[in-house]
Amino acid sequence: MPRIVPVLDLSRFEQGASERRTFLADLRSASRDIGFFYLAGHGISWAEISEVLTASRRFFALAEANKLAIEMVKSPQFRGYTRAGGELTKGKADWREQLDIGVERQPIAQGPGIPAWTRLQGPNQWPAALPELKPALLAWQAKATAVAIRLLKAFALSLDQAEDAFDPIYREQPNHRMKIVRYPGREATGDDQGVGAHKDGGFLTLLLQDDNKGLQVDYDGSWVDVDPIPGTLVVNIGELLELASNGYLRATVHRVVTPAAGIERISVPFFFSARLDATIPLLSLSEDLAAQARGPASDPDNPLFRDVGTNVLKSRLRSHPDVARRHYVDLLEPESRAG
Ligand SMILES: O=C(O)CCC(=O)C(=O)O
Ligand SMILES: [Fe+2]
Repeated sequence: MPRIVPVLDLSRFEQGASERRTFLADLRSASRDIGFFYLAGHGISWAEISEVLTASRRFFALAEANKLAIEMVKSPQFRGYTRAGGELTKGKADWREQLDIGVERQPIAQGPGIPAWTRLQGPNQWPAALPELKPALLAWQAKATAVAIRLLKAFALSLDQAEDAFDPIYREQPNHRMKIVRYPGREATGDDQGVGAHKDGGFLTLLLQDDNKGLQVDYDGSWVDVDPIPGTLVVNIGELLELASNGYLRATVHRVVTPAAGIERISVPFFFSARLDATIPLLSLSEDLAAQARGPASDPDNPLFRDVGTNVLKSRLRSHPDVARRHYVDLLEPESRAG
């Protein structure tokens, strides 16, 4: 049986006109069909991949007190450590522990008339007990950013847009976010939800997984395994790119199933997003492409705003109610304030 989630080789994008043309056609059909693919030829070495996985494993092996010292609830920017069961997807606990890292910037001074999403900008929390984690993750951020920008150029071309069509929404101040994640084995968890079914909110997600399976993508109503292929990254489309392409490109629903007893799975998702002050443009597609665009999927429970900052803040408040109650009580409906 053919593999449903295809492997694309990014180096073909830089290998002359005819390779580039076929690469772009493959990219367009993969992203439109299933919205997920494996990326090879990205230029990130084995050594760089194993450095970030090793640093992540060391972090999770720290004593609990060292991890709780940088718990996310201490950060108005939603940065830091979340223990297993502490994050919600559609109101239900995810069985994974994780460290969230964003772009390192100064907080924005607050005052009347300043939009609430400006509170998302600020520093990360790093573990004092593992000083090598910060350089390893910041190096990964830089590499993943470069790959994401190459890919976004390819996406723009594949939609018959100028190569730099997406530049204005990330230039100088891209707002990516990343996590290191550990999914404990079945014996240690409440149930099978490693992370519940969801779409990613940004433009593109570049996911590094270790060699343990668990990731699945929804394809026409059935779950398809996205088992690890060593050396590749898994790429999926986020809601902002779906929105910009008026639904031509597809942000696919995916989830992670808890590993079997005795197995722990490590993953490193990198969410390439837009500047928080950006408004998502609606690309003007050729007549051909426009005729095939479905319009962005709209979920009445989860309306999407073209305003990036508003979108990001909305999704962070939902996923981390403890942070919301500690730092954003002024924005919450009265019934969500207690608890
Ligand atoms: O850990 C994974 O494989 C996927 C994680 C994921 O989908 C997410 O964090 O958005
Ligand atoms: Fe995801």
